[in-house]
Amino acid sequence: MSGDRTVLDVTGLSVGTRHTPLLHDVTFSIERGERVGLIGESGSGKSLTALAVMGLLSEGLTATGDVRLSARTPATRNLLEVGEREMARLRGDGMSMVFQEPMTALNPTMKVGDQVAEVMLLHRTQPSRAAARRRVVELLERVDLPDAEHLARSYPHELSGGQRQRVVLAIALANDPALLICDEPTTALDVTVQATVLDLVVRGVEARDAAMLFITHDLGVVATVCERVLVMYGGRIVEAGPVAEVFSDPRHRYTQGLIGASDLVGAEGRRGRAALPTIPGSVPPAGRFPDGCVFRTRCAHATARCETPPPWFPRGDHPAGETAYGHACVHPAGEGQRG
Ligand SMILES: Nc1ncnc2c1ncn2[C@@H]1O[C@H](COP(=O)(O)OP(=O)(O)OP(=O)(O)O)[C@@H](O)[C@H]1O
Repeated sequence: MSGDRTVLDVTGLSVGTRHTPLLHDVTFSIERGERVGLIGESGSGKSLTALAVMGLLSEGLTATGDVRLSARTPATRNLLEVGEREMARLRGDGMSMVFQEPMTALNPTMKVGDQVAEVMLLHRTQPSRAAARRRVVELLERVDLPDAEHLARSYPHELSGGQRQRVVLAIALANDPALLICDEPTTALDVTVQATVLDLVVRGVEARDAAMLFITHDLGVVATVCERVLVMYGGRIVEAGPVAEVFSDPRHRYTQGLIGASDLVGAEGRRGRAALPTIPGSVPPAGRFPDGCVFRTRCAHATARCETPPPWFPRGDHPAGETAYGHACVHPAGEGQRG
């Protein structure tokens, strides 16, 4: 593994059918507590990368290379060579995944509480069925589901899309995975609940100091949620780096096009080739933020925390309307910028 804090180490991952190569020499790693975005146009290979890591590639696809997960398995083992039984143990325990469409991840004939309990009993992270049931309610409450005890006895079709995705998230986080992979987890949701679910995802991984790989088409979401971004094109990672750097100064022509075509708005209010996105409010140039600021959520939508001590951001909750992304914070009035 490349470092002590490394959770996922992918080296030279290639995937293809017998006749067609689809992923080429994909290499990246993610550390504990780190949130990495994976962006690229449709068909660029984002989902295949995630599925290869999870050992969920469909039949007919083969993977070569080296994939190591430091957590709960000897880091010396290449997951591409591990048998299905061990991969099944690792899934939901060492690593888990949240897909775009919650209904496909849930069993329609089983009460949601039983589905959350099952993943814990399967992985023996709770000693008994009664203990698992108690933990279910706690987990559902943590993803802000109202009346969790009652809701645990509901079937998936009785819940809204946003509620279902929260249940899926509760399942994904039930065994405190070291790695959470999210593949467009909010795309199928109503815009009004997207930000809330996004915030729950971030809080869930933060609370566990887990590593996260976040696949999305939405560059604004990457800027909000991730510190680092990988850009895929034609089955290759063509650019990688800190979000603020890649978005403000994209090197690869494909990244430049992607950002140019996005809704990101730069420091000077220009569309595309953004310094940093605005959601809403003005954005100071990259780098004009206090060192060590770990403000990561939009407080317009959710309670946000900035662990940077004063001078200008008070510890604790920010007033509604302030916007932040990545390591950047800005007040809508443009106040608080520090050179
Ligand atoms: N089972 C498969 N057999 C053959 N080709 C496949 C298979 N699964 C994916 N592909 C191809 O691999 C390429 C990458 O697909 P992938 O699903 O990873 O793209 P993506 O970047 O996740 O796209 P999207 O954003 O639309 O989900 C595409 O050209 C796709 O058609």
